This record gives sequence, structure tokens and C-alpha cells, in this order.
Amino acid sequence: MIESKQNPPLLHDYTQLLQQSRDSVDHAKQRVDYEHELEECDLPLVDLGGLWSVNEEERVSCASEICKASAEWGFFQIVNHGISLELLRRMRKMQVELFKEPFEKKVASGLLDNSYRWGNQTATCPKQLSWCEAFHVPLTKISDETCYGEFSSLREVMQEYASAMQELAKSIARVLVMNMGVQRSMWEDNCNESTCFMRLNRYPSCPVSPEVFGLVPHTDSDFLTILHQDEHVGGLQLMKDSKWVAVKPNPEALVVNIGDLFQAWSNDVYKSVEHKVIVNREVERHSIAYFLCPSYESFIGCCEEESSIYRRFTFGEYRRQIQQDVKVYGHKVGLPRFIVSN
Ligand SMILES: C=C1C[C@]23C[C@@]1(O)CC[C@H]2[C@@]12CC[C@H](O)[C@@](C)(C(=O)O1)[C@H]2[C@@H]3C(=O)O
Ligand SMILES: O=C(O)CCC(=O)C(=O)O
Ligand SMILES: [Fe+2]
Repeated sequence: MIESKQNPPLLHDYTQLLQQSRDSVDHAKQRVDYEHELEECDLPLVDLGGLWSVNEEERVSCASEICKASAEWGFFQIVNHGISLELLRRMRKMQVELFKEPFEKKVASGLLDNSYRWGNQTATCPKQLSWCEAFHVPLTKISDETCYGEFSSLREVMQEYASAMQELAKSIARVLVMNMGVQRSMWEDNCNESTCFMRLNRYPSCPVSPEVFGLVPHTDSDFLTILHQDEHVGGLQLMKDSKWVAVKPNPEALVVNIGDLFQAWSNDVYKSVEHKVIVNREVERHSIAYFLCPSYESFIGCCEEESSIYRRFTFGEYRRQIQQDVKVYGHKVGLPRFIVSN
């Protein structure tokens, strides 16, 4: 099978884990079949052109759409976002070529600060499995030539893509911050291109079992994420009104979602919504996520100190807690760990 050549660790390790829990397969199949029948929803669509309009009314209206979607959905799509189609396509082409390299090479190359990961190696049961491979890149080293080795042609496009996404992410974040009544904050200084992360995802077609997720349900641990999802192959689902809904791919649009840090800072006004990726039996899927993050030393406080739901914490503390929980429980706990009464 071609799949076994391309994805030896996924196939070998996951098959073993799945065999150990055969009993649950029928049940899981039912669950996933049902999920494939989910209706695809149209996320709120924001024309970002309004944000840069000379007309104040248009700017205000665009900002209010962003804030409304962030509070009601935690997710929205943007068009006229200012990122050229040419750059998006060039980055995607490089991503596809990079993932086509043999598994051993991706592991051993030390590429992009050793950021290559496949699946979830700490999984102890099928529901913790993610059928994906990713370069989860800390952007500190993005300009560093030594990070690219024989993949030197990647450097230019990665830098260009990260700079463009950083600008866009900050423009959206500024709208959300101003709406919270915060005029000037340390946020602007503590959040720059080198504190952010970029994640190149590939979800191979998955012939093994419908029980496996592409990416397990999670919330993002950042301020906000800009996702360039596959133009044609869907799979992203999010929680809306306690139900999973599937996101219809829109080739013109980028997807934006609120992360845990904005939810904490806004005292739960903006929602960091759980999402996941469902695998496809026949076709592979690619996506690129840009995570807007502050430096590890940055404090995340609440905009309403007196009635704050969460205690103050640093981003570094937050990340360490997630890593510890993933190790101990197999999954992220996230914001509930930081509720004041705990
Ligand atoms: C096993 C895990 C790693 C992860 C947290 C999780 O429990 C589930 C999803 C993973 C993910 C995906 C998006 C982001 O890349 C990330 C930082 C996050 O918040 O959730 C990662 C987590 C991680 O890699 O630590
Ligand atoms: O691939 C996708 O559509 C979602 C990716 C994602 O949620 C992530 O990388 O955090
Ligand atoms: Fe995510």
C-alpha cells in the first residue's frame, strides 16, 4: 500500500493502538459516519476592505462585525484581507513539496528548528490520535539560514508569509483590543513576529479507521489564529451551540479563530471555540495556521480586574501547563486550570 510507504509511523503505531481497542470501533464508526453527514455551515464572512476604508462608517461597521463574530462564533472568514493569492499559492506549493519528502528525511533534517511532528506520540487511546504531520515552527528562527539546510528555497517564502500574516493578525487583534476599551497596552510590544508560531499541517488520506481524528478536538492557545485551509478538501469542524458544524471551504477566504488568550483577556466575551479536523479516506488535506502569540514572559490579565474569571498568568506558564497536562492526561485542559476559584 502506498500509504504505508509515505506514512510508516502513523500506520504502524496507530494500527497497534487501534487493535488494542477493537471493541470501540463499531461505536466510533457510527459516530464518524454521522459526522460526515453534518451540514456544512457558512461562517460569518467579513469583508476586511472595510477596515481600511477612508469612510469612518465603513470602518466602524467592519470592526463591529469582527467583534460580533468573535463573541458569537469565535470563528469567522475574511475576504479582501490584503494577502496576495500569489503568496498563498507559493507557500502552499512549497508546503506540499516539503511534505512529499520521505519521512526519515523530514525527521532527521533538523529543519525549521526541529519542528517536524507526526501524530500524537503520547496517545494512549484512539480518541487521542491525530492522523496528521506538521511543522510547528517557532518564528524566532525563521530568518536563520542554518534552519533550512538543503531546503533553502523555503526561507524566502516562509519569511514573506509570516510577515504578511503578522501584519494581518495584528490589524484584527487591534480591533478586538480597542473594543475591550483598552487604549494602549504592552500587548503591541510583547507580541511580534518572533514570538509567534506557524504550523504547516498535512492530513494524509486515512484508510485505517474512521475512528481517528485528523486533529483532535482542541482550542488554540494563542490570541488568535489565521488559517489558510485547503481550497477544496474540507474537514474542519467547530463547536456552535453545543453541536459540531463543518466549515465549507471558501477558496477566496482565510479563516480566523479566537484563541484562549483573547478569551481570558476579554473575560469570556470573545470565545476560544473547540475545533477539530476529520480525516478523509481518499484524499489528503493541507492547511497552514499562523498563531498570534506574545513572548513567554508576557502577563495575560483580564480587562475587568474586579470581576476577573481567570487569574493572571504568563504565556510561558500557560504553555508549560498544557504540555504537562498533555503528558499526564493525554490532552490539553487549558483555561479551566486558571479560573480564579481554583
Ligand atoms: C496533544 C495535543 C498537542 C496540542 C494540544 C493537544 O492536546 C491537542 C492539540 C494540539 C494543539 C494543536 C494546535 C496548536 O498547535 C497547539 C499548540 C494547541 O493549542 O493545540 C497544539 C498543542 C501542542 O502542540 O502542544
Ligand atoms: O487544519 C485545520 O483546518 C485546522 C488546524 C488547526 O486547528 C491548528 O493547527 O490548530
Ligand atoms: Fe487549532
